[in-house]
Amino acid sequence: MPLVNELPQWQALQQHWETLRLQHLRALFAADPRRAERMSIQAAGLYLDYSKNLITPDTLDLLLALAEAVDLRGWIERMFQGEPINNTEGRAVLHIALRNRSNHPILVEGCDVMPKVNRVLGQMESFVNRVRSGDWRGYTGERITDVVNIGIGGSNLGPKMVCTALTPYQSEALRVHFVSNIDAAHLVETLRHLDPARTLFIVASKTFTTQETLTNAHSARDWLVAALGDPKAVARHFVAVSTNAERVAAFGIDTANMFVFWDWVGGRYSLWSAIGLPIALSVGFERFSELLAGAHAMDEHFRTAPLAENMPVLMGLIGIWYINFAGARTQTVLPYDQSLRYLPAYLQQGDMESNGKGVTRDGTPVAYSTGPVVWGEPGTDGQHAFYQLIHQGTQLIPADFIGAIHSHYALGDHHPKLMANLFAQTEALMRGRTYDEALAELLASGMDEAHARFLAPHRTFPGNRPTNTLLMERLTPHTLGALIALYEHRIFTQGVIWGINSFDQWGVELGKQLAGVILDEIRQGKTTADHDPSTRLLVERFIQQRR
Ligand SMILES: O=P(O)(O)OC[C@H]1O[C@](O)(CO)[C@@H](O)[C@@H]1O
Repeated sequence: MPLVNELPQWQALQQHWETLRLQHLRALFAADPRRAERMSIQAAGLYLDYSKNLITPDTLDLLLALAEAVDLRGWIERMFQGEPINNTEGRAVLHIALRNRSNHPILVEGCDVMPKVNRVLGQMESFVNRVRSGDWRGYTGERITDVVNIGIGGSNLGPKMVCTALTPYQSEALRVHFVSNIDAAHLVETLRHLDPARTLFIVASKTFTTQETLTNAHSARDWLVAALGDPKAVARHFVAVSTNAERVAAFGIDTANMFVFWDWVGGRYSLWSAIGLPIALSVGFERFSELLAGAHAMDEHFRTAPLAENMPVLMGLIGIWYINFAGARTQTVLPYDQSLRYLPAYLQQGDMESNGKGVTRDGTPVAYSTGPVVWGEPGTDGQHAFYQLIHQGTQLIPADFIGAIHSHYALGDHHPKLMANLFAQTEALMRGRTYDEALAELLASGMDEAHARFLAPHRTFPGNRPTNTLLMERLTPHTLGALIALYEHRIFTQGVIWGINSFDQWGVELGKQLAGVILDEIRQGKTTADHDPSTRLLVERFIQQRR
């Protein structure tokens, strides 16, 4: 297989950039008064305006030709058909099956996965109803009031992000907490305010081997048993979510209290599985089903819409344009919604663990950039922190702005002000302000000419800074599901273009292995392994200073 940058479609895009880089978005808008209408699309309750991107219809044609050349359509089909497209682990990639609300059969090695998906959903529903109704009680007969999810990476970020995003739908009678970091501070600070008799722990780990999660789970169990005075209490206060029944049993959790998922669900794509249990506990199973339905609607759009009218495909290709042709190194995500404050962190894992790869599916080193650094903060906080660099800095930073027409919080005119800021930022980033405009403004304010000429360059904005704007009617479980699925499929689209496997994560292994070696050394009180001098000195310093 040739590398994608050897294809003529890639080279055509390189040439196209050489002409487009000289254009300004102001001119593109002036040349086509209908540009905003033409370059916007609706799907699954989301509206995307992608007209403020440094693209023309020719750019899109060339990007779509590249997508055809790498058989994007075929790869989408292979994913939906349950083929083992995670080729380094020999696994299908079927988070789409977890939210397949139309319930059509999806086969993995000839076997329909839908019956087992539905069985676990049924198990989740009845457990959720029991806990929320007070039928499931703690060991001493108390009602459960607090749920602590112990998990990390995909077993934390997705449920935490969604629970926070759906705060307006949360039950007040059941608070959900998340503990991920192995730093004792995380667990201790969380448990400090909780009553063991009323606390339910969910130990969430796909592999059930993750050091952080198991360490936190053991400490949580000790806390519970010490408080309630009987190891039998564990059965009423601990449930597990995992693919690994043996290890769950070895930990001491009755497998009757276990919710399974499968190796064809990637950790960072798992919030739709039983990993979503804290979500369902927090907002109820019906709302959790609406989240799945929203994602399913986006899946159907992704699978069936022509590439040129396909929201995840367009967002993915426009991202490729910036990363591979315009030299962008990062992608920022800016939700104008406080409840979406964990979305950037969630997408960091989603995107960077998926597409932070340096070799193609067959192991050939790539000769082009792959996944960008993903980052962001909710608006308007970000405006008062890092937007300066986006507006006037020397880097090209494509930005996604996300907002809702209606807020859940009808407080004065907060929401119109919030959204006015969103729209204004995208306008400012696109238009900028020329030197002449800056100068004229300063002179009009009465400033003397010398000072105005001194200040004008500082008050000039180059503009031409690209943005997507994503709007939804309201942030509901349905629109949130669609939004997350949109980003999942955008990541997949980009991975296909780069020819990489977006569904493994070997890059996290080496550090884990070395940590195991160093932990043994710390326990023994001396270094024995063949470390580099810096690491050896650091570890020895740590050992000595703790004596
Ligand atoms: O759910 P697990 O198996 O505990 O893994 C947690 C996380 O660790 C990783 O493997 C990375 O270290 C992620 O891919 C995963 O989401």
